[in-house]
Amino acid sequence: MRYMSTRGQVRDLSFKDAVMMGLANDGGLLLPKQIPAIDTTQLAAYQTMSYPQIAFDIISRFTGDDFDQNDLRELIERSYATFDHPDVTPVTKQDGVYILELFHGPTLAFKDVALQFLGNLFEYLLEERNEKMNILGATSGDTGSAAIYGVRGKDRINIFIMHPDGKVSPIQKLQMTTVTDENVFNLAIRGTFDDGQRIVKETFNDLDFKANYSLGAVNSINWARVLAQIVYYFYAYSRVQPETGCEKIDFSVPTGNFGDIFAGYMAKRMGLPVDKLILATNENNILSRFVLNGDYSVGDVVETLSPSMDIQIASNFERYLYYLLGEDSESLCGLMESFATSKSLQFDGQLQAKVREDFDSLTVDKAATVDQIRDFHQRTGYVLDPHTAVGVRAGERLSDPDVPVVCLATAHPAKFGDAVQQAIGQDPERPASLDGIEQRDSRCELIDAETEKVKAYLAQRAR
Ligand SMILES: Cc1ncc(COP(=O)(O)O)c(C=O)c1O
Ligand SMILES: N[C@@H](CCOP(=O)(O)O)C(=O)O
Repeated sequence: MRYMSTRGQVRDLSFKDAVMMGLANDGGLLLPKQIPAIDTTQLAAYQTMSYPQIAFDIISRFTGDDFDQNDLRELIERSYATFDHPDVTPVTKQDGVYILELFHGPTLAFKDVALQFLGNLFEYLLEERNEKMNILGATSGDTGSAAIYGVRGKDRINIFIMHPDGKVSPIQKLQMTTVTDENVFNLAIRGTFDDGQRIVKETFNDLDFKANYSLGAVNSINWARVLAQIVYYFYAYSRVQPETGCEKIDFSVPTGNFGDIFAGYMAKRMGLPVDKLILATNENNILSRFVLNGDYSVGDVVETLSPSMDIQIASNFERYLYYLLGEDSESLCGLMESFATSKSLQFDGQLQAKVREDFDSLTVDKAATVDQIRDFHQRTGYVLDPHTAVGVRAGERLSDPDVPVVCLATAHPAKFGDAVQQAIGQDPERPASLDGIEQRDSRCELIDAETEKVKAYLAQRAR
């Protein structure tokens, strides 16, 4: 298995090199050269396999022969042993919809699924290469803590995480800043998540800096993130399909940076019988406008009840665009250049029709999010977090009555107590991992959203 960049200048990487490179050195995003196919026999076999077994079967198809298979199996098992549910990502049925609970990891959001794995993978590769790494990441609230928990206390790694100051929930902030291990650095930036993501990309695109400080990426620009997220689409299908007897299934995905739903798109390309991928957004609905009208034009970031999705420029969109344009790097580079200056792309009817073969979409605003949490709670007794509520709203509105819909529950409601309180007048149940979090020591520094300042900060504290 070899990897190449969407922009065509990086062409022939091993899986291990792709993981270490993070952002491709030509500014693009890495993708496998071929997409492995999963046939119906294998799909049926998944029905009796555990989550780590399915994860191994899928991930090993992307790693190639130079990854010791026993080591990979052990690494995957260790990554999912930290989850507090025996099924890792259990599926529950509530009033006709299937909820895929992705929040049973250490930081209570779906990011743990990939970042427990990536943290162990980095450790393994750095040991093998006798190297060190400085991770630079941006978060709108969940990637940050999941990445920190994935690498805290690990030799050979320092991690620098930027979050938008004042724009993450109190629990999200505490989950990051109360990890005071020596290798963890939290930066509250005066700006938005998009500013943080821009700083990450600009820093990685300075190839001398990237090499000198051995930068590593934990955001979904890193292919390993997407890869680990593909697994739960297959897992959900293996649990839901036998119960319903339907061949095809819809997935509804609350979307911000387009990583999670892109993993679903890859699963579909691998052969998973997906009917529709429902892309659910909050008021930051650039992706929804793209799916429905071919309009990908950046607006101002709006603060919503689902802060982790308060994103305008979705980094994985480039990966999808590459496939939409028929795997043509030259056209893709043209579009990315034009987007860099105009902050807007418009797609014609033919391309729009192609998008609609895979995706449908709905924007769910604040009022609808609150209403969805309240109404769902009244119907089922189940408490949705505001991001999941956005996805469930879209899933209930857009899925075909004859097709089962799996809604991705991307965070535990306890991370967003205020929104839940507003909707149902009571606090969500608090998992034990949050006990006493407000009393723990914390560490965080405020910094301007300027690439050179962040680079200087990192350079002074780098491994
Ligand atoms: C809780 C939660 N739900 C949904 C999303 C959206 O996922 P993605 O960015 O992969 O589209 C995020 C982060 O982006 C998140 O943290
Ligand atoms: N919602 C994310 C945003 C970053 O997305 P990523 O998937 O690219 O890491 C977050 O919680 O930080």
